[in-house]
Amino acid sequence: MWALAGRALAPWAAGAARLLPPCPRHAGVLEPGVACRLFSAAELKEKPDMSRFPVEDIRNFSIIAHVDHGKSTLADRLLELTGTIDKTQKNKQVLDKLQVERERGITVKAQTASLFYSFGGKQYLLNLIDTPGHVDFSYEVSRSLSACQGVLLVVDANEGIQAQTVANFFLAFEAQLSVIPVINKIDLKNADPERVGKQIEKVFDIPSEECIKISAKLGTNVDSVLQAVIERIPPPKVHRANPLKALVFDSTFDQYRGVVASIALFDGMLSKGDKIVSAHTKKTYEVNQVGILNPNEQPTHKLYAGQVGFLIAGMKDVTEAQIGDTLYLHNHPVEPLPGFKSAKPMVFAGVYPIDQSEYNNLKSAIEKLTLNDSSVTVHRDSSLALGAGWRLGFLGLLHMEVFNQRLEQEYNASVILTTPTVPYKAVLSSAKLIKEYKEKEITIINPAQFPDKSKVTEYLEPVVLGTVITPTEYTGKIMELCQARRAIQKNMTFIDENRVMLKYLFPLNEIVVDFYDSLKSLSSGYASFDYEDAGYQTADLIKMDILLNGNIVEELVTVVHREKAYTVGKSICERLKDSLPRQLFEIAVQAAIGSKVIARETVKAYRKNVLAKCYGGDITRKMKLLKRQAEGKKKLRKIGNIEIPKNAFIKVLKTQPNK
Ligand SMILES: Nc1nc2c(ncn2[C@@H]2O[C@H](COP(=O)(O)OP(=O)(O)OP(=O)(O)O)[C@@H](O)[C@H]2O)c(=O)[nH]1
Repeated sequence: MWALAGRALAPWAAGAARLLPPCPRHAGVLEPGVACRLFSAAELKEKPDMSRFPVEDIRNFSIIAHVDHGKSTLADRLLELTGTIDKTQKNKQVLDKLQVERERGITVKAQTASLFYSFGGKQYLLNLIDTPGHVDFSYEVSRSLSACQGVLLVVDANEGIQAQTVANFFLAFEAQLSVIPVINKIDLKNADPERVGKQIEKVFDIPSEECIKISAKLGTNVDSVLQAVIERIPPPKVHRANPLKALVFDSTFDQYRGVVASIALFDGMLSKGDKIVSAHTKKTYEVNQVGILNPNEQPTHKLYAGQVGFLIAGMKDVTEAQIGDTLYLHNHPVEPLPGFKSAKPMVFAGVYPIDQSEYNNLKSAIEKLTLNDSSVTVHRDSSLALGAGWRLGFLGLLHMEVFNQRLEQEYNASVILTTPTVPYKAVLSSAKLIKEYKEKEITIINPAQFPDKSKVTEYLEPVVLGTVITPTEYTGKIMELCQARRAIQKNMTFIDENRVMLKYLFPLNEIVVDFYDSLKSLSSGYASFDYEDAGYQTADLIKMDILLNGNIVEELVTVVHREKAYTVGKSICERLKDSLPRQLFEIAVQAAIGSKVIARETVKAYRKNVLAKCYGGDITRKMKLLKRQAEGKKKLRKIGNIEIPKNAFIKVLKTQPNK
């Protein structure tokens, strides 16, 4: 741009005066000190020269917060303020690109954007990563943090510190990142930024004067956030003179171009045409394209250490671009970066094609989607009733639903999901089983394979340390709820005179399905919840079957705590009764432990005549209705002679009793 304007780039590039020449595109439009788009359209077409940004002028940061505290809205304002996107009313959560994110109004994937910002006579490259807030996607947050030196910790000025604020703060704190507290939504009528500032000081030991008070919605004071990013977050510690060392921190699969990897350069530089090697597979590739995300892909000539961008290098197989892999130059091997701890699945569910002829399509869809969502674990599985399929591990139920929705929306794949189960363990006593499994302590991720008590010394169930933050008036009710979920209280602290933080040790299976919903409903939406893994404890567990007219429904086999067997069994039968369409004959819905039936419901016989309302003889309308009925049948699963709509399973699972 400066060259076009008849100015030389040299003084800036040489790091001499570092004076910022006026930007011809924005001169007179933006206020001094505020940003402008650094590169002209012509330069962007020609590919921007990223060597303009020496390491000391780069800042890599994430936005972290509790759900809905305004991360994506703040990201929109930062993109606008830096001229990365034009200012329009339509900019709503621009970085939430997935259909599932737009429909649910939540972020599920971290997204990167490179921003150019002029401040104090210098031009900076700011790499921003917007992260999800919900606990089920915290793996995205921890991965994003590995490419950053600092975070913006956004807290709602009305709601104050919530459970995920605490969890995300500690992720950043443990990664030794600079934390900039940002109190958002100060425009709200009930906003109390002073109170929230005091909470931040008390809980995180950050002086309240360090909090930046903004309204991301209205754009109030957002420029101070950018200035704080420059002043309070250090540049990355990297060495450009060393050979290339790049971390793959995310990747997606593109039908035409193969794998598109998001990379952070820790050392060296990378250009089109370079020969690179994956430390994981040792395969060599030639780089076809490198670039930055601005926020869409913007090819560049090179990327330099300290920068974050994307890479396309002819990786055609989804297994070739592992998240956490290190890339280096051919003939210049380096010590690989530590990568990421693999995600620890909290719930497992069986996933099967509705029709076995769809098996291969579903296999390819799952492979591509797990490349983009590496927190899902995949094991092949098969069942007599459902055929060949997989047992997938998820970080929670919302994660499972989102994955299922993405399979349908992005890959047009329709699946049957079985009852989610937490990973139980059993210490075996049967010599035969020990020989079969080749170990004494086994993890059971499929309830159908739950070993009988006679072959086991003890069962173990996973436990988590849960944090509940609530206004004090709901404390009593919440304690009752936690007790009913077999939880043991560990701690209780007041974060101010109106709010309390409770810590409980929960059996994971007690919270995984509906604890969050129960907590929200009894606190009128004010309490929040987060949890972290806390190992295993001994438990009295049994396997429960659900039967329809005497046939076991494999999707609904579940493992329960003995104390809860009756309540859970009864509730599943009731829910199943409500979600099964009536059929030509009566259906007995039963819950059984071994051969003992512990609960029963009956669905009365009935026939749905879709033509009932079709008086007269409009034959095309009749044909249409019959065709629709036939299509609907494809979405049914047959057990014996009983037809079950596939969404009936999810309905049953989602509405377990308030145990
Ligand atoms: N009044 C007001 N509302 C805001 C402000 N910032 C965000 N919001 C609203 O808060 C809601 C949540 O905002 P998001 O930006 O989606 O929150 P988020 O933290 O990205 O949400 P997740 O990604 O789902 O965790 C939206 O309805 C925003 O319009 C603000 O400064 N003032």
